[in-house]
Amino acid sequence: MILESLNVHQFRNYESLNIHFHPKLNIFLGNNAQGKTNLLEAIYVLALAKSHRTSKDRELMMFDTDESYINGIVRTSNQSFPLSISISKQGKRAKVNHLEVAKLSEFIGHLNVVLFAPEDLSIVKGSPQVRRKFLNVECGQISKVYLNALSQYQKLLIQKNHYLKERQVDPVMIDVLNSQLSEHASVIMAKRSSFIRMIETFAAEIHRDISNHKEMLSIAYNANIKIDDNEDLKTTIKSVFDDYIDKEIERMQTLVGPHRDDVIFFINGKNVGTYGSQGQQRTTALSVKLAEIELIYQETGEYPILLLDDVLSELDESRQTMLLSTIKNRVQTFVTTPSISDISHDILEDMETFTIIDGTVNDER
Ligand SMILES: Nc1ncnc2c1ncn2[C@@H]1O[C@H](COP(=O)(O)OP(=O)(O)OP(=O)(O)O)[C@@H](O)[C@H]1O
Repeated sequence: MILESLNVHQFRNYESLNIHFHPKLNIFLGNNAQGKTNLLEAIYVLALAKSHRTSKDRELMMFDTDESYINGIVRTSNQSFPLSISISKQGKRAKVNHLEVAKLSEFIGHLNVVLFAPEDLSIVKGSPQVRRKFLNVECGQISKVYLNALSQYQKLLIQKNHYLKERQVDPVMIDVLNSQLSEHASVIMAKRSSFIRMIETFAAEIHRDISNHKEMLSIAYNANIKIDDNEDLKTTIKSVFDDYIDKEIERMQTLVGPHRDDVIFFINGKNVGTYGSQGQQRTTALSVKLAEIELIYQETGEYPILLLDDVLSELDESRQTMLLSTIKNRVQTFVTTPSISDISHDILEDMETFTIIDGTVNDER
């Protein structure tokens, strides 16, 4: 799929912007703090109805304004349609093909993105939270069922944690909440498990190529509640929740569940986070990102768009070349960079450069 154009109003430091994109490569070039990442963020919000940098929507609205919107035209292999999202103090409203959606989860999935930012290089070494965010964003883009289960689970979890903090906690009430939580947890965990199996297949192949067949990458789902393929997931989860009721009442918080899941990466059987070199950790992150592109293609029949936020300079020439061979002519790509010299010359063929200065864009076509 391709994002043909973007129209932004009062978003971050953009008062107003109308821009047409190149179908292959778009470079957002500019000095620090001019608005390169803001532009990438606008595309991300149009895809996922939320920012990758903040959970506070009011930060997205231009200073001293109270409404912001982002419109875009998306072209897939068989259709072209507008997407729009507006952000105000009252919340977010989104439209697909001019029709307002009742829930934002219905909006997600019309423009698929893979974002690769410097923080992603820490997917292996960073906190489990980073990996859970990765699971949620990726599973959510390919499965509405996952998105719904996640949103219900998170709401119930807040409710349960609130309740656990009250002075008089009734275990019967906790049991009711646990039954509902286990229902959604079973969906989340089943989807995460199959997603990791699929992404592992693609990432292992990519990693093998990058490492000249020297390294075998494997990825394990380190579920907080151990699951067995032969058991009924919901029943297993519920019985683990039951086992923890007393402890949770004592500690006043939910101690088990998919909100504590993790993912572990291995190279040749050794944990990359613990034993891997920095280079191996970077290659693993790159392999996983490239695998996401292939996985979205397999699941949706369309390649996602790729957002590279200041990450090319972090990759050496051979990793940039690997990235290039995966995306070439297939994946519309948006790159932010302070300097074109950071980018391998092989990549800079068929493209358009947009120079960003203080929230304005100069198209150098
Ligand atoms: N809500 C907002 N309203 C207006 N301006 C904003 C808002 N949020 C951020 N900015 C401004 O946007 C600018 C930062 O933009 P951005 O993060 O896109 O920088 P960048 O061009 O990617 O720079 P770098 O190369 O340093 O990452 C800052 O000047 C900041 O003050």
